[in-house]
Amino acid sequence: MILWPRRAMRRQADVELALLRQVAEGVHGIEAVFDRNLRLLWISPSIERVTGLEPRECMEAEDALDLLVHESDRAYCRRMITQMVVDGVAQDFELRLRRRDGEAAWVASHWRAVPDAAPGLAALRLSAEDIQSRKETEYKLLETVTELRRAQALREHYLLRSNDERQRLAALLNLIRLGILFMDQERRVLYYNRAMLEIWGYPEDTHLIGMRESTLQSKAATLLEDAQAYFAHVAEVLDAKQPMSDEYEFRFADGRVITDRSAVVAGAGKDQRIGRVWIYEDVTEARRISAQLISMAERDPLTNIFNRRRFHEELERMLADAARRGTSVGLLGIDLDGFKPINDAFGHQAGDEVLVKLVERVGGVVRRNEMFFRVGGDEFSILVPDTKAAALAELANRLCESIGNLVFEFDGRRTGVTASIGIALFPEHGCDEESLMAAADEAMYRSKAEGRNRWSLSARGGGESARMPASSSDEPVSRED
Ligand SMILES: Nc1nc2c(ncn2[C@@H]2O[C@H](COP(=O)(O)OP(=O)(O)OP(=O)(O)O)[C@@H](O)[C@H]2O)c(=O)[nH]1
Repeated sequence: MILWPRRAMRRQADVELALLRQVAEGVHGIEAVFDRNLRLLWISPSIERVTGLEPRECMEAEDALDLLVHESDRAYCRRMITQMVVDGVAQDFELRLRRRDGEAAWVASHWRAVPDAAPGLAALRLSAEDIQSRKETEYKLLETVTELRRAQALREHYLLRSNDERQRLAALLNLIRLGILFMDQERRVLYYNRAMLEIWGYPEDTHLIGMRESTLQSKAATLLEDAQAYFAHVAEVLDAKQPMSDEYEFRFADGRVITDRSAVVAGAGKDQRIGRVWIYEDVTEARRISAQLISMAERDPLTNIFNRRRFHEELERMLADAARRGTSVGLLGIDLDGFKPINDAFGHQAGDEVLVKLVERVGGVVRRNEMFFRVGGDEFSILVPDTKAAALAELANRLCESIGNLVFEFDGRRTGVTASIGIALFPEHGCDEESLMAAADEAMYRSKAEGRNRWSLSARGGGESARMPASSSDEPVSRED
């Protein structure tokens, strides 16, 4: 009577134990029990699914933790378990188990103390679930985030660099003397440099960004010498749609001379245009210097009339023109009589004065289409297009008269000069530069030989000469009226 219930109870307990074992061995997650020395007492078969290790070899291992936990997390895992043994507080943490192939398998581990009937800690229980796929997703996410961060950092780096580049470019563009203006496709101001403001006469703090071309033009209208012509030029450039415009010169009302050029700004895409750039250059000084150089090259510095060099150019041009049109060219070669004695008697400066005054006087005698040159010390020439011998003789008469009538006073003594003139006509007396000049020279020497203060027509066409009346060529230095 007494034994039966005990046997029955034992059978009942065996059944329950078998059931519990079945449940424990069938759990999906990993279950394990360690004694307080971390010796593995039992581990569920699910360990094989996660790590490839059989429960038996785990339990036979001298140090199950060494076998089961991946070396990266081993020290950490031991630290956490020791902490739990010390304070009895459960620990939940993620760790990597070591698979048979050496790879890591992530699990979420939960460590609990299992109290024994006796006081104190009897065993440690580990429950762990496989979180490998979650970890992989997390890794991928992390990788994506890292990639994004790297891309962001790169973008910021390039942005910084492009800002630096822009600053450098702006500094450079502000230093150069060319005015630069960028317009966008909608014809609004996109960028301009300091020189552009200076050239267009805007104050330094003027704000033009975003301004329409029409507003810009209305601002400029009063500054330009011929605003309508300039705007017509701009319209022509824009209409022509040429990639690059030719240089255009225009003037401001204050006398400055400016040139502009314009080019289409191409975008990154094929055939894409993102606007237009205008370049302005103040060429006032350059134009002044080149005019000065031209003047120096072709004018006589004492009298400021054209020199021998320009004489040859004009003679060549007039002869070519006359030959083409079948017209004539008259050449007057003028040599002063008695000029040297003035130099000798009153000095070189007095001679200079005579030359300057004489040029002034002759300048009033020649007509607009007649060109007057100083071709030597006291030698001059006049070129007359489309003329006749009679007209040239009449001009020579006027010249002899006006030169002969000039009176100078140096050191209280009156003096003057006369002129000997030789006349030659193209094509009668010479059909090219050389022969025409030789003909005029020959006629001029004849005037000298025949008594000076006269003109002679080239003998190559028959010859003719005339002496001027009432002249003092016999007494060149001192003239007492
Ligand atoms: N003051 C001055 N004298 C000059 C200049 N160029 C040349 N001469 C002088 O002009 C003179 C020209 O000489 P000539 O043609 O023999 O002088 P001329 O007395 O007119 O002689 P004829 O032609 O024979 O009448 C020389 O004494 C030169 O030194 C100049 O720019 N200024």
